[in-house]
Amino acid sequence: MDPLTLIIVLAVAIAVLAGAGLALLRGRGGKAPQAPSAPRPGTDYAPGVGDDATPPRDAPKRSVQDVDVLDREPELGDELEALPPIEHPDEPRGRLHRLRARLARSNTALGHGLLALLSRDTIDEQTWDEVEETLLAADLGVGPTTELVARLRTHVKVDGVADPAGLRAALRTELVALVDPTMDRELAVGGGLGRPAVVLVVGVNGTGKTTTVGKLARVLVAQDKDVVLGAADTFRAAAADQLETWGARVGVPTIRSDRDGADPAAVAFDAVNAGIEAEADVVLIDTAGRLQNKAGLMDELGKVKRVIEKRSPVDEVLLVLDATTGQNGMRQAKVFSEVVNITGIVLTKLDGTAKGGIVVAVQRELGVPVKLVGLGEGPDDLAPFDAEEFVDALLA
Ligand SMILES: Nc1nc2c(ncn2[C@@H]2O[C@H](COP(=O)(O)OP(=O)(O)OP(=O)(O)O)[C@@H](O)[C@H]2O)c(=O)[nH]1
Repeated sequence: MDPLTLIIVLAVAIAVLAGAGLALLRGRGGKAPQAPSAPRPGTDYAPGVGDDATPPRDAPKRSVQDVDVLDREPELGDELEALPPIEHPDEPRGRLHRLRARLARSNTALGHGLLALLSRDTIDEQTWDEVEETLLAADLGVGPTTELVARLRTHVKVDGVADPAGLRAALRTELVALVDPTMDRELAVGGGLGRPAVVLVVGVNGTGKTTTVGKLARVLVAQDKDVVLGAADTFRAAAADQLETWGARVGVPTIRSDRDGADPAAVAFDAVNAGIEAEADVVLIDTAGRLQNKAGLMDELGKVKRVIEKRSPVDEVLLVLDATTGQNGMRQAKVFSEVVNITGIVLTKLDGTAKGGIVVAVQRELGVPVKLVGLGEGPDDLAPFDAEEFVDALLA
């Protein structure tokens, strides 16, 4: 074989072998090496809140993955069939009445204590001092305590009320007046806005914020409202999972980020967008609100609110306060109220404290009504607040 023929034969053999090798590699599922390219949102993965971190943040956008849940009916054979059945919570009206035993139990010192003192044969200075101590111990606050004692003294001394039934009635009247039945405690989630109502839930971690958002979603579902949840507490990784679980139980979608530490404002913005597109009634947004310092809090919450407001006004800002934290809770409340315009208070864990007087103290301090109270860890242990029901429970 001459050298030229040899070269041609070798070249053909190498080409045949290379082709066979490539075919074998493909046949095993292997891939020919390719130049790496960045995954494309919307093509390689569903666009999520993380994609929103770059401007323009106010461009209309929708988180396909989440909104889809609202738009389509599950089809036959769909995996959704495997999910547990959706719960239908009870109408929240009258819940405070149902839960009054818990309130009464934890506040025996306040209700029964006061009634016992006022039922003494003679009500002397020593007794009034004890009345005052009981009220202060229940976190009523100095101002309201002084007012209440003065009014009760008037009932006894000036009006001559002396019998237990009369004193009980006087105490009830004065306590109701302090709690203030004239305050508007309606949540701003009514219809007729032509867009979803937006509710921002703020408060220090551990106060029961995420739980409250979950429970509130149930309250709204029980009132036949379509709800979207926004998991803008991106600080604690498990908070979004926790919220999603609450939502799933009542068939409510949760907009969240798949990235820990994502921009909470972006998540809140996506949630509001999703609510608008789905024509939902209410968007409930859980926030982290870490209280490291006031400037940091202002930055975080201020930004969340500003970004939401590019799409929709914020109708309600609910501050969640843990009733067991007493004066510390009051200080937190003050800082939050300086940072955002609080429109309502949710007092949680009232079932576990003898400090029911905090209702009056916090309303006075912030000039904002208590709209909801948490009275247990159960899913339906969040009750719309009512001044008379509350006082009746304390005196039960
Ligand atoms: N007894 C009682 N426990 C409550 C109530 N509300 C919330 N809790 C409990 O308080 C704990 C904290 O609740 P979370 O909702 O996780 O608190 P959070 O403020 O969201 O905390 P982060 O997610 O860390 O921001 C949980 O164990 C709740 O079950 C209530 O009204 N009564």
